[in-house]
Amino acid sequence: MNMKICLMPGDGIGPEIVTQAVKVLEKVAKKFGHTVQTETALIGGAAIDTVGNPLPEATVAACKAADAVLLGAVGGPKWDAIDPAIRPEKGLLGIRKALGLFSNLRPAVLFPELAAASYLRPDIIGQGLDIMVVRELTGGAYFGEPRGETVVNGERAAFNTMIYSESEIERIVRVACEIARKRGKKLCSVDKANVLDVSRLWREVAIRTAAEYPDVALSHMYVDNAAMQLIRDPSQFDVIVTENLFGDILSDEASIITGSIGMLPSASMGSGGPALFEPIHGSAPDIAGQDIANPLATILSVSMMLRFAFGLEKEAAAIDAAVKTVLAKGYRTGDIYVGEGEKVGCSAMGALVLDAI
Ligand SMILES: NC(=O)c1ccc[n+]([C@@H]2O[C@H](COP(=O)([O-])OP(=O)(O)OC[C@H]3O[C@@H](n4cnc5c(N)ncnc54)[C@H](O)[C@@H]3O)[C@@H](O)[C@H]2O)c1
Ligand SMILES: CC(C)[C@H](C(=O)O)[C@@H](O)C(=O)O
Ligand SMILES: [Mg+2]
Repeated sequence: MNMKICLMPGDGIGPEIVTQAVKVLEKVAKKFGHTVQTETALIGGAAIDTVGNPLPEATVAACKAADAVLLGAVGGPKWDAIDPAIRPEKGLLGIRKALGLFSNLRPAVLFPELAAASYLRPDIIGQGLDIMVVRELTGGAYFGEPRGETVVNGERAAFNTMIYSESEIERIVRVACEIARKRGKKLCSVDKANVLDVSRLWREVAIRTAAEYPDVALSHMYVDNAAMQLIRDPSQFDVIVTENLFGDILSDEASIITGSIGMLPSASMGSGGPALFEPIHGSAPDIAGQDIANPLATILSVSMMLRFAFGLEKEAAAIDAAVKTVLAKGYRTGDIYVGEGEKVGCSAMGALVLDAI
């Protein structure tokens, strides 16, 4: 198979981690007799600096022409004071919208080898952790209109609109039900239906949609309780489905149970068309340019790409196994190093995974 991949390294640690992930992709492809064709496109701060726009038309075109997209991360303090209309993050939100990527899968899996790096007590993570967070990605407060600034009683006020239509809720709940069906058959829909109208509709549509999946046990949880339960007893969760902003927050929270946000990959998909794969973390400006970032979330995003965009299960499993091997040998980037094994940098970690394939 020939795989046409659009690479968007972006900002901060983005180029460092994408470089490692691409090497891994190329090695796996070669080993299994595939070819990879890559094209690199500008996004985020890097695009602002070059062409004055976080999402150039050429980038959208390159993504649409590819079979799949691999993104590093966008943003950083350099662009924090910029006109909000052209912030780096607008580039990421824009490409998600342009490709119709409403479904964001964020698996939070604790590698048993990393149990000591988890921030939870051993008795709590005893059974390990394997949660799939299904985050709605193109709706809610991120995109809702109206939004903006106004003046209320003589002072500045700002507002956003958290809005979901029935069809938007239904399609993401359907994705989550299909995933739950292939896993532990438990789906927890997270909302704030005790306060928000949008959450009450979310819950109603979730119940109606999940009724078509009698083999999937649907439960509901308020988001504040969910944030607490994730830490108190994460093993109660199988698949979580939630709206855009809640999913953003809960997935960062879930990541730390696995040791580090540097471990969590993600897949963003729509209905056909190229999907986008990226770590859930950001551009980590505090460690950028030092070759110390953890590239594993991006490498595992390549594994998700092979599995979900190309149906290449063996190839994806080869990456997962290589990561496991490297962790079992005790190699750790700084974020998952807890005093045992050998601390390595970003490119060294990439090379170790490469060797294990
Ligand atoms: N998908 C994305 O592109 C994305 C996601 C989140 C944040 N951002 C942007 O990134 C910038 C920084 O945001 P932030 O600091 O809130 O979040 P962040 O995820 O970039 O960093 C949070 C903390 O986690 C650490 N970290 C993150 N990834 C790591 C890795 N691979 N290895 C080791 N440590 C890692 C960082 O060093 C930092 O201490 C902002 O501009 C933000 O908007 C982008
Ligand atoms: C950078 C930002 C727009 C983005 C989001 O909020 O979706 C990030 O936090 C993420 O999790 O991918
Ligand atoms: Mg986030």
